[in-house]
Amino acid sequence: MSDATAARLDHDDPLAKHRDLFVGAESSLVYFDGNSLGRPLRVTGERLARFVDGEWGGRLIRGWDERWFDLPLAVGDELARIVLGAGPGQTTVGDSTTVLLYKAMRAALAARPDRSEIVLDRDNFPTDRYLAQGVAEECGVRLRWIEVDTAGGVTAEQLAEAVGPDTALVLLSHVAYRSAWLADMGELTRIAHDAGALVLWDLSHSVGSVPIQLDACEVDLAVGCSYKYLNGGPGSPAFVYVAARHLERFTQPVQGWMGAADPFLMGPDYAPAEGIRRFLSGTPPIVGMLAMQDMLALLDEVGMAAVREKSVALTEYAVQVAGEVLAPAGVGLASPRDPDLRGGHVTLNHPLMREATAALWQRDVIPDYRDPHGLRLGLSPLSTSYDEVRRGVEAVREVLDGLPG
Ligand SMILES: Cc1ncc(COP(=O)(O)O)c(C=O)c1O
Ligand SMILES: Nc1c(O)cccc1C(=O)C[C@H](N)C(=O)O
Repeated sequence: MSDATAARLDHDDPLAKHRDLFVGAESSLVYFDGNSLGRPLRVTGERLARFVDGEWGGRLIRGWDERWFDLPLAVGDELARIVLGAGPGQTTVGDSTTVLLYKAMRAALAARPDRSEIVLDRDNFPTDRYLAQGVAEECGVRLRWIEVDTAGGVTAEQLAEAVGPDTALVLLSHVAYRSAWLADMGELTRIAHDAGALVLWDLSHSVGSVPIQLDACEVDLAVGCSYKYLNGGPGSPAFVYVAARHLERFTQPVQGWMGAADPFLMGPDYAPAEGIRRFLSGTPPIVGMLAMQDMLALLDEVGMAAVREKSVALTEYAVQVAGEVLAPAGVGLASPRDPDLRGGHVTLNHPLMREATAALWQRDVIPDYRDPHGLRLGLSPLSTSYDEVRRGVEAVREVLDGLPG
């Protein structure tokens, strides 16, 4: 595949104009890690400065009454409308993904007291698995593990076989962090529901890259991070979605004052707030919510269908160039070949990928490495170019050729 192909693809790309909106996208550095930490938008610097001078510096403590108290829910509603396919009043922002996953798992188990099992897969992200292990111990329930291929993900058949009358909760990732396997959210949710279980989806690797329909899929609970394809910055807060039909009954275990019915009453006993606010615990991280608002505005303008179209085109191109340039050097594809089964990244396997990743970082080509032998190319639909993909894949070949091996 020649440079001319990448140049033509970039030239014909209707979304190419948005690359200039991101800090550093014009540099020669090849960035394949937007699925760990997305680039900042230029306007975010201005927004942060405006916030310090105006809202924080100017309004001081009055900011809470005027805007900040409701901001987690307001940003949650924007997230819901723009990227989650969900109606208002079901999503809030705050905490880390890990903490919200914990709260959501505990909420689900408390809602199914007559059941004693959590179903999850061996290849789910570590924090999800570790939390499930801790929650299982805490609540006296069992874990039922689904074995999956590290290059694949959970299928409908596997889930149907795993769930049963004891299943309280099914915990799944929408896009697998390693393989990029894109789970069939509607089908898997239906299978869990047919067994009487609740479903909790980890959306960290899909939100902002893959269209999501939480309401239409009748999802019960979902959690995701905002620093990958939502470009919220390092440590930006996560979000949680709880379907409206559950909100009256579901409770979570971190009973802080900000999720209480009347925080400023400061009464003797905890009573949960109405609606999704009850999933808050302590003071929400207002500064951390600023950057993601810029990305949400951009995603709203572009539309998730167009974002997905570009994402598929980028991953298809990466698979194609890798097939031409890297397959002859013994590199295999460790992501689904069918783009309908693949999220926004592509994983490539070779026994020397750990060493290759270190050498690539030295050359300003930034993918990441995940065991076993996987080089992940995270392709952010609005900030990655086809030329970047081509240059990056060619650099992988040069580095592999130079390694003793
Ligand atoms: C699927 C998934 N869940 C959770 C996390 C992380 O959780 P936290 O934001 O709490 O570090 C990540 C990435 O770090 C992830 O890929
Ligand atoms: N959250 C991260 C962090 O704080 C440091 C380094 C990487 C991350 C990540 O997001 C890793 C990512 N979730 C993954 O899929 O591997």
